[in-house]
Amino acid sequence: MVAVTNLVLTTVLAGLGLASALPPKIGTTNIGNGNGASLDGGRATLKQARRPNYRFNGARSVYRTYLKYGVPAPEDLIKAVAHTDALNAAAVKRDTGSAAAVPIDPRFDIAYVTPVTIGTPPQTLQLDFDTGSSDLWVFSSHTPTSQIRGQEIYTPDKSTTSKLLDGHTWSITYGDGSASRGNVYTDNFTVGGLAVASQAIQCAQQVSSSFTTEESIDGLLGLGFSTLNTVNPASQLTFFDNAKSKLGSPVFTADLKNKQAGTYDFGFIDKAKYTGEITYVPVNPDPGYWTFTSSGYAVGSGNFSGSPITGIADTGTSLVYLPTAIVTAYYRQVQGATNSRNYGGYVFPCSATLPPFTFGVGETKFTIPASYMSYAPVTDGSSTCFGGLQSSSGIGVNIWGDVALKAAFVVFNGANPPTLGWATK
Ligand SMILES: O=C(c1ccc(-c2ccco2)nc1O)N(Cc1ccccn1)C1CC1
Repeated sequence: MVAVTNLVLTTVLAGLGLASALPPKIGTTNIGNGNGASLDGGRATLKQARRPNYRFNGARSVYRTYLKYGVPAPEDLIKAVAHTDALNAAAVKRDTGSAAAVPIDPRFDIAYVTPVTIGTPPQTLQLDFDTGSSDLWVFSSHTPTSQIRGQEIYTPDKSTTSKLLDGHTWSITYGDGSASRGNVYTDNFTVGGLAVASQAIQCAQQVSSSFTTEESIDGLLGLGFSTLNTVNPASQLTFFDNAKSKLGSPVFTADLKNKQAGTYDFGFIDKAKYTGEITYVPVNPDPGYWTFTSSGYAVGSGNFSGSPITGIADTGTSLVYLPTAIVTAYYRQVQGATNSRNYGGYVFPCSATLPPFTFGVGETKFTIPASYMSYAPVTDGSSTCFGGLQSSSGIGVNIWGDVALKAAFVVFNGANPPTLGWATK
């Protein structure tokens, strides 16, 4: 009986495409092939398991019936099976992208830029990928030449696939006081081999001086939630939101590095880029930042304080901005540190010895090395240095900027609900 059952089971499973090699002996209580099947006293109960990415192919189902009864399948049925398989293969989501995040100044990690292409033929620009905002804007042929100083520009009129988004405008002001505004086109857009057709490209008609003087940044690519996008009258989707439907997994990862190029990956998590396990924590997507709660901090080798810190993971902000109590506790350990009104934050002698700074995500601890905590001389050649940790009291939100992100491998998981994954590296 058991032998026949085995044969019946295999045929049924094979017919449903769920066949998994049944073990040689099934007299035990648990068939043990992990699909939740159970067996007792000659009866079998099989839990149906969905096959990920399985795509029904009617022609193949008919084809199997011909096989089952030993009837040769007609030529056009065999062609239909191949045709439907090809369509299914194309539909399976598996696009990915991977691109370098290059520091704009090899001496300091002020910001990172990543090459992108826009239009047909492709125009290459270097954009600052910013998880703290959600506008994709570029220096363009619409930007006054007086406001351009060496930046690459996007010229929609030179692209055969550009389309003006008639009547749409945008305007954004960033926390450091910088700002830009302009009109909007859609065009083909790629990042590291990942392509999006008709991506909203916000063309600058006005940029503030800090953008003009930053000649290595040709624009920003917002990777915050699309709710933050400033295009009027209809807000636009970010590149990530547009690309999600093509990605095997709705994620992008940031592997930023100290004074060297890192990478942004889209659609996959590269195990070679981190050590240990990834700790995932909840994200609050309102009002549009990657907001999460850190489980606490420690200064140098001091005690870990388990007080939660809610803040945002922001690749577009250079420094870490935390509550004043934490910042003063840190600089109390730095000889000669002061909170300078002149320089707008905590400064110290560049020769000072700095403690590392540790922050928690769940049970995992991330230590920002002392070398990351000295950001840069306050002015070129000065012996006074600006701290990588500053107070968030004037901002209204705690910000885990590049100084912190460089100490981790970070997964921005755009599933529903979204989460953030953190791993050491
Ligand atoms: O720069 C921004 C920022 C980004 C986007 C927008 C915005 C306005 C409308 C849509 O997006 N507003 C910001 O202000 N920071 C970082 C920050 C703030 C203050 C000081 C330094 N860094 C936002 C993430 C917190």
